[in-house]
Order: sequence, then structure tokens, then C-alpha cells
Amino acid sequence: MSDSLTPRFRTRVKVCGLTREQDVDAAVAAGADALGFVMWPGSKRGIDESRLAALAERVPAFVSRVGLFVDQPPELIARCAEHLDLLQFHGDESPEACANAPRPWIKALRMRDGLDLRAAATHYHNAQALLLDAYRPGLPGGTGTTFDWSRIPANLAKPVILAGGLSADNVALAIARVAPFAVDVSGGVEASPGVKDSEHIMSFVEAVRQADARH
Ligand SMILES: O=C(O)c1ccccc1NCC(=O)[C@H](O)[C@H](O)COP(=O)(O)O
Repeated sequence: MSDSLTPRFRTRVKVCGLTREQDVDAAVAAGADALGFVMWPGSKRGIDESRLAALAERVPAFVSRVGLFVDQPPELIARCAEHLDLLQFHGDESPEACANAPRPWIKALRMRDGLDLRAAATHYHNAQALLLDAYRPGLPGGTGTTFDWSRIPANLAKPVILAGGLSADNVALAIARVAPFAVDVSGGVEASPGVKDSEHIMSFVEAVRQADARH
């Protein structure tokens, strides 16, 4: 239990898959630490470069703009990076390919059977964090499903961003079980793919704050 003089850990919040100005504003107003923009055209939440520019310029200082890529060309990544603070690689990018990125980066890992997270943390040792997401064949991200959180070892060498099927209803349990550095939400705060609901965003951030206050 913390007292008022003891700083508490604050679980960071990333809201992902933003496509609309009003959703960017809602996530910032709710207190999100990072906003994710899916640059992969195969996604229902995918946006193009001009949309990225328009959305990114609304984001104030101290809120990170994160661009998501799935095995995409370095030239595209470099152009998008002009509007981004951080890159999130969701495909089979090698550590070498990631290391050539023009911005700091995080590696998304889909929790398929047999994935050795300690080995992955060593493999991607230059990553700023590992984002752990559910595995669903054929879908590189945004599955809307959880995975078995007990597979995440304690004291992983990299900060953990927990993703996959989180919502205001289960994020407190996730924080209690995993104690991640950050949580990432997309489908759990949506009315439909790519269309966020400001009330759901607010409830999600509030649920994270309440969970933090209990620890
Ligand atoms: O959202 C997508 O469609 C997507 C497509 C390709 C790569 C990544 C994608 N999304 C990543 C995310 O939104 C999140 O990092 C994560 O997957 C959580 O999504 P959700 O389970 O819906 O909360």
C-alpha cells in the first residue's frame, strides 16, 4: 500500500488503431501516453501517409505517436517517421532490419505456441520494449483476443507492453497478473473497426488508474 509521499508506478497506456481526428483528441483528453497508427494497408484500421500527417499534427508534446508496420519497405517507413516518435514492427522484421529504423522502435511478438520470450528479448535487444499480442494465424495484429498471460516470465529483460483483447473489463486483472510497463488497446475501445468510442477510451484509462492505485 502506498502513502501520499511514495510515488506509485503508473502503467502507461497506448491507444492503437486511430483513424479519426476526434478519436485522437479523445485519447489525448483521456490521458493516453501513446497513440498508435496502423500503416499497414491490409488492416481495416490502416491509414495512408496523408492521414497520418493530419492526425499526428494534433498530438501534443509528451504524447508519443507510434507507427505500426508489417514487413513494409524502408522508404515508406522513413517517410512516415517524419510524423512519428516511435515505430512498432508487427511482422517478421529481423533485429538487423529494426536496427536500421530511423526512430526508436518496439517489436510486437505474437504469442504463438513455443515462442521463447527470454530468447526473443535477447534477439531484439535494441528494442525499447516488447509488445506481446495474441497469435491468430493470418492476422498480424488487432485480433481482439487475449492470450495466456501466465506465459510471460517475470523479469523479462525488456519492458513489456501487454496487448490483445484488453478492455475496461479485464485490464485491472491483466495489470494485477502481469504488472506490465504499459497496456495497449484497440478493439476494446471501438464502436467498429477504426472507429473509437470516447466513453470506452475514458473507461479504459480510468480502469488502469484504479488498478494502479490498488498496488
Ligand atoms: O489493428 C490492426 O488491424 C493491426 C493490423 C496489423 C498490425 C497490427 C494491428 N494492430 C495492432 C494493435 O492494434 C494492437 O497493438 C494490438 O494488436 C491490440 O489489438 P486489440 O486486441 O484489438 O486490442
